[in-house]
Amino acid sequence: MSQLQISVELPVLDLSQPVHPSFLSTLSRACQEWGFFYVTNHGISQNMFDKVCALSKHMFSNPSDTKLKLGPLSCIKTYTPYFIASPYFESLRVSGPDFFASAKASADVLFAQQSSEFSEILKEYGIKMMELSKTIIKIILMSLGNGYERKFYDAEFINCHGYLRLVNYTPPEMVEENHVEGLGMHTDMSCITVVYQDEIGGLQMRSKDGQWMDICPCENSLVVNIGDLLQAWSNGRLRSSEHRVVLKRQVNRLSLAFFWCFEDEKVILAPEEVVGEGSLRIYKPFVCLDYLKFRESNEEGKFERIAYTVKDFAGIK
Ligand SMILES: O=C(O)CCC(=O)C(=O)O
Ligand SMILES: [Fe+2]
Repeated sequence: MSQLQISVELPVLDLSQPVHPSFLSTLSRACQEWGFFYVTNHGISQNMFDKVCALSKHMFSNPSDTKLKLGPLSCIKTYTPYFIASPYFESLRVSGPDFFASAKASADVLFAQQSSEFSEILKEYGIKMMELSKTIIKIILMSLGNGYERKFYDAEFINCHGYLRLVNYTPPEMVEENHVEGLGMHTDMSCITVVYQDEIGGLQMRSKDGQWMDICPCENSLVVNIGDLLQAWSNGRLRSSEHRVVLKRQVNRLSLAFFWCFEDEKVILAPEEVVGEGSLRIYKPFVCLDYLKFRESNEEGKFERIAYTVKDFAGIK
């Protein structure tokens, strides 16, 4: 991992302010160049993040054999154990729209003592993230064209759904030269992903020419990144961010990644106006679920390798 580190200032979308046209052009440039930006004054309190993190820590502290009851070989399949995405990564998925039911299905298996706190808090967090994702996508649409949020939100994004991944990274005993990949370079299979990372940091994004940049945990701000589905829907005007997580110190790291996605059966095809007159279409239309299956059928494509993306699946050569 010897790539040069560079530093770039990402825009901060402040939801307490009206969106200014000059901000929209900054946002659109960042989404095209990096596929990343921050959002602040998003209405979710630090207390809420602290609660979700404390519950996550407690949940991950269960013994492996208990967690594996939710693993890939179980019928629930909400838990991804170590050595699937990476030797240092484990995660639990909580799916909408009924975040309570999804969290409870996992909690019932994990916790001997029944308490609804885990499921209640994750439900509250999931609902807030759904609302926030809708607000963000409307602003991204505004950045693509005047009035596009009115023109396209209801027509294209109304059936989007979300799921949350609670992620725990446990670094190896020795962290040499402060660089161990906790999660290899990948793009997300979402429209957008809204990420809370704890104070440890370690999220990095890759520039178009292959340089890595730290996405620092920024107080009161969440990280938003563009996923493959929005890259295809926008005919490449929004870039699906290439990112990874590096573990720099010998401390556990927690993150909460919320994936907001098109419904499985949606046919993804960039509208004519979004493609723009005189521009060529660069993706064939495809069914969302077919792409997810394509990524999942390539074991390595799931998390690790940039080799399998929406370009490989639907790109017009
Ligand atoms: O842990 C993080 O900060 C990001 C996780 C991530 O990129 C993912 O789960 O897709
Ligand atoms: Fe990701």
